[in-house]
Amino acid sequence: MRTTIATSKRVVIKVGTSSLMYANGKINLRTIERLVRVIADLSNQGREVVLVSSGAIGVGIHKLQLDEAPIEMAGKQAVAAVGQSELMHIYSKLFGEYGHVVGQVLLTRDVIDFPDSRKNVTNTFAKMLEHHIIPIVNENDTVSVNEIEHVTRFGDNDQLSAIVSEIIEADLLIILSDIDGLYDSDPHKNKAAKLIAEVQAITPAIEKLAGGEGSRFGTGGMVTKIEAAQRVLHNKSKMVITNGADPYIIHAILAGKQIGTLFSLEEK
Ligand SMILES: Nc1ncnc2c1ncn2[C@@H]1O[C@H](COP(=O)(O)OP(=O)(O)O)[C@@H](O)[C@H]1O
Ligand SMILES: N[C@@H](CCC(=O)OP(=O)(O)O)C(=O)O
Repeated sequence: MRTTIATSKRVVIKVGTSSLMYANGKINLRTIERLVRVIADLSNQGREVVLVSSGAIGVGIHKLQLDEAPIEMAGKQAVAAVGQSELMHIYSKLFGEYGHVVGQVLLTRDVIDFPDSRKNVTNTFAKMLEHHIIPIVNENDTVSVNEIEHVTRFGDNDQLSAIVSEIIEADLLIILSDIDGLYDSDPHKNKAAKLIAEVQAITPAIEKLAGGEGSRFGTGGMVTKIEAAQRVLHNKSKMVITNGADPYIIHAILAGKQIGTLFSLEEK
């Protein structure tokens, strides 16, 4: 039983493209609907929830009936612009069915590099949460250009979700992936891989487990999730990586059940 997890008041939930889209490129409405229902209920319980959602490019590819993402950066950004508004339309409609209002927050790396930007973002989140508005966050793909990657780009939404957790001082970050958690090797390459229940420090050995990139739609694999965990642990907060196939798993996690991989400085 993970008792401290159950008391988490402020929770960031990150959902990856692989959870939002089927492998055939179509939108996974079943997962999105269940995710929205869970978050609406957590909010009704009195928790403060921020959703970091990828999927702009995936949904944009679907909307524009493309076979895959364009290779050139501007093409990707145009697809993301189409997909982002479509994604927000879906979220707004579904959250609206449960009487919840959402707001779109698109961020660039400025939020951590420039104190004024950080202050503005902090204030915006605070006000939204105060008014029970559910912030839905993604990277601002229009502004975050590849050529100046090192200046503006987060690189991935795993890292972005850890930064959002830092900014709002979240008690818990839940990363929903296409896999049950961190394994001792990539389960797609090694059938005997074993799930690691708890990690208390990001050692070189843990970094080594993460392997290369992930699924067709995902971008960072476990590497970016481990980087996110590093930031979360540095901030003395907690993070769980779990499978997003059925978002109802979030209720079980917040009930303190031992699910996925927990990153926490505390022993048990
Ligand atoms: N040690 C590991 N444990 C678990 N998954 C791993 C590991 N190493 C590599 N991976 C890969 O990372 C993938 C998850 O990352 P990714 O595809 O980017 O998903 P998401 O869209 O959720 O961000 C898994 O499907 C798996 O193939
Ligand atoms: N801003 C991009 C996010 C890309 C990204 O990090 O994707 P993922 O690895 O699925 O979380 C999009 O919305 O498509």
